[in-house]
Amino acid sequence: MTSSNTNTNPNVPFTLNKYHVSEEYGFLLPLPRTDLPEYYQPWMKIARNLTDLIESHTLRNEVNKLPLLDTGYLQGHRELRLARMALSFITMGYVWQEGEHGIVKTLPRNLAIPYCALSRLLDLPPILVHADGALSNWKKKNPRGPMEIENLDLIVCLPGGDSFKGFFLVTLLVELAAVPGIKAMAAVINAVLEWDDRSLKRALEDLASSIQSMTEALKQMHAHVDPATFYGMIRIFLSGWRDNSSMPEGLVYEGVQEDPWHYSGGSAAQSSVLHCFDELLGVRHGKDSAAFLSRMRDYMPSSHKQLVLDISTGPSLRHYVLDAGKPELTGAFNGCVAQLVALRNYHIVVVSRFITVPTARARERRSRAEPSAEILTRAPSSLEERGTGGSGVMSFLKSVRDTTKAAAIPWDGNKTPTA
Ligand code: HEM
Repeated sequence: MTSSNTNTNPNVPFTLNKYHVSEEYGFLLPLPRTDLPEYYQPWMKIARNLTDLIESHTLRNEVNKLPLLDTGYLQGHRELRLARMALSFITMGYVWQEGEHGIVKTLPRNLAIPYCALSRLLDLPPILVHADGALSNWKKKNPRGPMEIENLDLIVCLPGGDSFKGFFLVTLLVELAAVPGIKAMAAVINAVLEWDDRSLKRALEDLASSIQSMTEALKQMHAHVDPATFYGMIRIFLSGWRDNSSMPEGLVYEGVQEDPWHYSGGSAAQSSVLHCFDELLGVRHGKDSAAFLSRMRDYMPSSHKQLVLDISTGPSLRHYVLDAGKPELTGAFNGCVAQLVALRNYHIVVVSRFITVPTARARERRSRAEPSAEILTRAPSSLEERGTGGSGVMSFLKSVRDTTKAAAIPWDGNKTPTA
């Protein structure tokens, strides 16, 4: 393929703007609002005090006393996102206030009605999603300071103290590390559309380097999150009412619908980043994993989900690289695949430390019937084998890692690569 200077393709340039993806913040909501107008203070007052209200077992009482507020006075996307995020967090606290044995079956109308109205407006399901907890729940301590963990804070928290903050802020840093990769992805698509091999190689190298930075950012989880606190305290508040044996009947949203609804809990599997990179590189996951990941797309903001879909139906990078038969393009393509495998391998290490090892410890303690107040044994047993998104954890993650490996283009160094 040769470089073309005259662009006659109507799809060029491919841009991220129409998908509400920012050049600076990627999928993060840029500079989220941190407060709502006076009328909505009853929501914000509860949202700001969730940890105390849950620990004193008074959150449900406070929510039951809430006035039924009209969502019609909220203005603009950022205000809607903050209002929805506050109600998402309040909902998780309300459902899980008493742990897995004291759950409620109904979300009261004064919470359920505005929450479902906002969720419909934003085209998101009425449960806490990655786009609430990680993408729109952040502020800078010093507005002129850097996007570094020391200068970042959450707007709304649940129990778990510094570990809760650490969990969402490190997740945010992983999203931020993906920003150059998201831009490189657009450059890759444009280079393929324009048959510009030199730009394509450079963009693929940028993408690989961004995925590597995501792995580096993920490593910070160990410094900022305590595994026992994550396992025994935080995880339950992120879990949902689908594929969860603690809530087999789902949740009734009073005043919205009489039958219960079933929704998966919050998970970074709902982040659009790896969905985009997988589609770009032509990673094809096995049937069950693909079905789970495809369901997770319904928990993304609709414009981000649209981006994933448009990449999946766009020109095939993989075929382009195969047809070109150039070692430098195949090498750059395989470099991206290798970094994606490394990221998924490291994620498995993290999951092992934060879920598998604490699960084994908690089981051991329970089997010895130790009268221990240790945080681990407070963990919900229904989540032992499952992620908060509801997946069977390790087999899923390993299958996804292995199908990523299989996306590399075989290359013996002499002849044309084989499909
Ligand atoms: C303590 C930290 C973490 C734990 C314990 C954890 C756990 C899990 C679990 C259990 C799953 C399976 C899906 C589910 O049921 O939820 C999952 C999937 C996933 N997680 Fe994490 N996760 C952590 C941090 C992160 C971070 C920071 C990211 C990146 C933003 C991330 C990205 C993903 C992705 C993309 C998937 C879908 C599988 C894949 O595409 O490889 N995770 N995670």
